Amino acid sequence: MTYDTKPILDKATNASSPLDVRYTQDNIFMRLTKIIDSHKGGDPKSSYVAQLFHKGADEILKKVGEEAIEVVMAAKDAHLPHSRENLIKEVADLWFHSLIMLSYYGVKPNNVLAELQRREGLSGIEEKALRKSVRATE
Ligand SMILES: N=c1c2ncn([C@@H]3O[C@H](COP(=O)(O)OP(=O)(O)OP(=O)(O)O)[C@@H](O)[C@H]3O)c2ncn1[C@@H]1O[C@H](COP(=O)(O)O)[C@@H](O)[C@H]1O
Repeated sequence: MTYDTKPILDKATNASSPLDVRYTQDNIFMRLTKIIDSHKGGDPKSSYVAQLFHKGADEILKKVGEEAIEVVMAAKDAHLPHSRENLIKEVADLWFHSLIMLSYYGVKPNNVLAELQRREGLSGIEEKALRKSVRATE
């Protein structure tokens, strides 16, 4: 992964980070998304991406589901010798197919990265408690 994940505000200095991932247009997710977008209407015989878009949403979603299961299976074996490489490859497959799904629905990967960045520093326990208190006041 080549993009930077520094927080929007550096907590120690309170200064904005110039490497904010939302403004980094050349990360691998964005580059791959550009390729995916340019292949979606292409020839299914010569492009895997075009093939999936040609088959439609159900096939794209099916692939994401299959890849997620393959990640779980690879993770279960990741403690075995030489199996970490397989886990890395399966996660790459899942991320790649997730990018295809996001492209299908018109969502940019940077929107997802920005959401993760927005959550940075907010404990999951704290966030859940906040959700409950908002629900109680509704
Ligand atoms: N990163 C990938 C990538 N990762 C995985 N795959 C393909 O995803 C497919 C499905 O993976 P599986 O593990 O499920 O393999 P499989 O069992 O053979 O698949 P199925 O027969 O079940 O469909 C395989 O054909 C892989 O080659 C990818 N195909 C393309 N890319 C990137 O997408 C770009 C555009 O690809 P094309 O549109 O094919 O030119 C390429 O330049 C690459 O950068």
